[in-house]
Amino acid sequence: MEFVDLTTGLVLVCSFLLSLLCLRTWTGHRGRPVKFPPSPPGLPFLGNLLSLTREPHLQLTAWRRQYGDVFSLRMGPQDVVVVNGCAAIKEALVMKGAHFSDRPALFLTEAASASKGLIMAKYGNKWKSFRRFGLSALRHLGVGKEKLESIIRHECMVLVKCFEDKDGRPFQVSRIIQIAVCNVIASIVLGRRFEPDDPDFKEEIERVDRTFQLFLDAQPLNFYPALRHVPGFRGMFREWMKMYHKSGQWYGKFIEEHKETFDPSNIRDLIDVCLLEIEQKNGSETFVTEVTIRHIASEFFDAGTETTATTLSWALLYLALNPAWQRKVQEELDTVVGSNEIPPYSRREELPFTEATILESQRIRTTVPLSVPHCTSSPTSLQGYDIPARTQVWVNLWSVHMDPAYWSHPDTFDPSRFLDDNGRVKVPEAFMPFSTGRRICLGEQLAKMELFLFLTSLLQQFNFKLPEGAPEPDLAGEIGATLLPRPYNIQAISRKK
Ligand code: HEM
Repeated sequence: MEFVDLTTGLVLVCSFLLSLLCLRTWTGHRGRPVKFPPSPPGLPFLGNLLSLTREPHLQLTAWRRQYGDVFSLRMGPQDVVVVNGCAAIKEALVMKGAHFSDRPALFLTEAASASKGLIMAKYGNKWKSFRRFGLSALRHLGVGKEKLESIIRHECMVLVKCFEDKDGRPFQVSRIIQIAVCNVIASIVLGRRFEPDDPDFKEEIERVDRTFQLFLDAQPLNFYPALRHVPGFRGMFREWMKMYHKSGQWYGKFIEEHKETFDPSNIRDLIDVCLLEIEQKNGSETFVTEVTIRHIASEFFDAGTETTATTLSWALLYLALNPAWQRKVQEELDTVVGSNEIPPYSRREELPFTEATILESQRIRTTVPLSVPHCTSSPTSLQGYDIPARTQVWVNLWSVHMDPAYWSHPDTFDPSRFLDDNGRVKVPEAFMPFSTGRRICLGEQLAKMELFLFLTSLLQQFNFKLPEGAPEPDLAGEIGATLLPRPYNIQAISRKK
């Protein structure tokens, strides 16, 4: 009798929960306009949530072939609209930028107060001022000028020395490059650089790595926050929050040090630019507070290191796999600038093979394949479909760079596709590694400068090759918020010997 009661009880509880979920899903669907983008079939309650765990950029691009440039997904209780291909992305982010430039309030980023920063800021006046401030701070600190170039050059020389020390032996490049790129950002943000074995610096680099990985792995929490109580997700959520607090402490320490030595007539770095803003505005009419400084500082580290370092790691891998093209770039460098000094960024137009190599590396392995999530700020339409306000929107940049309508044999590494008949660099409209529209990457200029200087300095000094008998490297990569190459070994053989 007791057993029957228990079973009945369980059935009743399950039926109740099921009805609740059905009701929730049904009310979710009910809010959709009639002309809502089509969606692939999904599981009851979960929708398409489980279909996107491993290689979301490939799955979404495959669905594009089936459902068209604009389709939707049911992610548990929420709809997400996915925008693919050059035309639809331009329509959304450029032509209808006023409707598609907001950010969704994701559970994970909200928990880490990320909407107080710039990347996840709601689209509106505060974001506009924030962005203007970020751009002017970067200009002030020398982006596009000799001042910053000399900081990057210094890191290039340290990196070259690091590669020299390997003496032609195979080694993994990713972490070494990451340290160099991270030190550029450290100079900009904190006014100092770090030795690679500094334990706090190592911890910060690891935090950036994990943040990018967790952003994808813990994504179901954004749709079902209650999962944070379920083993597995609970660990991820705790780790996410722990990292957030740790990075707050790390930047907090630097802000305190800066306050003690602050001199408005000698602005050393981004933290000083922020302190100056607070002092000049005397607390009124500015959104910059000590809390925002922490967010800006950590966002520059997050957005500015993994992305640039990843692009460089892919570039070296593809060059090692394409020795004939590598030689071409080196001959160009030898002829135009020689090997004694790193070419100034202002001479990049004289180096079309080098430029084309950077562009092709950014195309063939899009660093941020699904960009940063957007969201509609008002009811709108796209490619004939109606989309309600506050719908999360994913921008599939991978689908643009792998689109055979724009790129012949998109899987082939061929930098010459970026050269016109006169050998000059041409950039087709379907090239958008930094996204496009109002939320286009704030660090684009800085990243371009770094990519150029790091790559030229390395190719001037070394021939890159994969070790004899090494297994074919995996070119699929590993996806988090960025698409990383899986760890690979490379040999940097000095060209001077
Ligand atoms: C190769 C290197 C880089 C790539 C591929 C890249 C790519 C991107 C992409 C795809 C976005 C999202 C744009 C959108 O939402 O539509 C973005 C946003 C952003 N990036 Fe980058 N990025 C790079 C380097 C940097 C650097 C060096 C910095 C700063 C120091 C930076 C700072 C930012 C910021 C602050 C945003 C948010 C802009 C906003 O929401 O208004 N990025 N980036």
